[in-house]
Amino acid sequence: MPRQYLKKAPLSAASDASETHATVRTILEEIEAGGDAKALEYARRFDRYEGSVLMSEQEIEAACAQVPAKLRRDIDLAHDNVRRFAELQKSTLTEAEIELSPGYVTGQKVIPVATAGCYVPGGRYSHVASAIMTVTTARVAGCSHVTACSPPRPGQGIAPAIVYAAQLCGADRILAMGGVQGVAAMTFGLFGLPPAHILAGPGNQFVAEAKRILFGRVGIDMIAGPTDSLVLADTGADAEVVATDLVSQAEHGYNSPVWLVTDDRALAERVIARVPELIEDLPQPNRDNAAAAWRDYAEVVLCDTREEMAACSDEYAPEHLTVQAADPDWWLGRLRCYGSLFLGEETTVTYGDKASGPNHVLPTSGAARYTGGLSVHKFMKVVTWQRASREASRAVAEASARISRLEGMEGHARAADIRLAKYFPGRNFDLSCDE
Ligand SMILES: NC(=O)C1=CN([C@@H]2O[C@H](COP(=O)(O)OP(=O)(O)OC[C@H]3O[C@@H](n4cnc5c(N)ncnc54)[C@H](O)[C@@H]3O)[C@@H](O)[C@H]2O)C=CC1
Ligand SMILES: O=C(O)[C@@H](O)CS(=O)(=O)O
Ligand SMILES: [Zn+2]
Repeated sequence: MPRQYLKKAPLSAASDASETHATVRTILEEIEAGGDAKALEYARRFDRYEGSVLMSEQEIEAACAQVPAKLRRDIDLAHDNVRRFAELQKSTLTEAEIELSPGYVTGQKVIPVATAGCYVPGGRYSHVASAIMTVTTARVAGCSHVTACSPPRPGQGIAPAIVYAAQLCGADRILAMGGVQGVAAMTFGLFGLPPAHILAGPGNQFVAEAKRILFGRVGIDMIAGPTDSLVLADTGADAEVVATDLVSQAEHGYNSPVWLVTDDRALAERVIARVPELIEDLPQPNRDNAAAAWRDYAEVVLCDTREEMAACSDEYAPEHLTVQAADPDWWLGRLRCYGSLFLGEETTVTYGDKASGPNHVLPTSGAARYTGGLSVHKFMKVVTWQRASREASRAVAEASARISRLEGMEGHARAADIRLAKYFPGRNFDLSCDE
């Protein structure tokens, strides 16, 4: 039986891409030309915010004081888990050297990116966990300056819990500015900030597009736009848990796809019936977000075998991938494209999103085909070096001179020739590329 769509989505991540691109490009160009004043104008227009943008120490302290002690403890726990996971990842990236031939030594060195700009989304929800994920990771990597930037609420500024998380995790500066103007401020070094050498963090389609356009003049972690999630479920899965998990991620926004891939028609039908009821039970604006996401972006696919389910999942290349099926080790070995994998009913995307440790800033819209999520490695440059004795350089010089001539690059060849002549006076070398 071929793959069957029990629910097919009318829209996909690409649906409004060209309109978003044009809007974002114009805003970036205007802010680059107009500087701080233009960025402030956009903050007024999009976020109806007139307050100060670069938070002072007193403003940060006052915001932190508003965060209840219980919530601080939860943020502390999440920070501790994310930090320790980031430290583990850092330990896997080591400096190394190898003597490729006697006297010719080559190596790799790891250097943190100097300045990081961390975007913390805050339009619809207060993404406290995103502040933890980005700022902590940049700090563990060893960046020397970290800016956290997040949208202010009219008349209030950044949500206090985001400010608490950003300062706990080690942000040097906190900028109350959202969307494209926030990304532009960190990249162009507005408001006295050092220009970011890398931008990290998730955001809506405007934020993701700004990072994509700016990539090149500044590094980016990845395209981490509207959240998407896929659940792989077999006959043994609990339909109520599957439906709840799908709704949990559809609430992100009207354009957050959720997908179910299963080999059990009855399970799929129970989930399709239950999801709208669970959505109806959500508070606003979550209900409208999830209802639109389910209507326009969600898909339910029926497959014959678990191999076909895995192949289907790899084609979606979801940001979050949950397996509620027998034999988790088989899935761990087989699956190839995902941002983060949640094996078994006992874990769930919510844990990874908020507190369990592995980073929640993850590739969306199929980017998991070519990259994983945010890690210390995104904030670190793996650079190489080499050093040689005169004797050791001889074989490489001869080969390089001949390869250069073969390529027609006489200038390159002569940089090798001059060394051979200097280090081995009176010796003859055949440095032509002819037979
Ligand atoms: N991929 C990942 O790892 C994660 C992704 N997310 C995603 O982050 C996003 C958060 O989105 P939001 O709540 O909107 O917060 P946001 O902070 O990303 O965006 C809010 C900003 O969007 C700008 N904006 C709004 N309407 C605009 C318009 N018409 N033109 C230009 N700019 C406009 C405003 O300046 C505002 O400050 C969601 O899509 C969510 O799924 C959240 C967490 C993790
Ligand atoms: O896309 C994501 O990673 C989000 O789901 C994370 S959070 O729910 O916004 O914390
Ligand atoms: Zn989430």
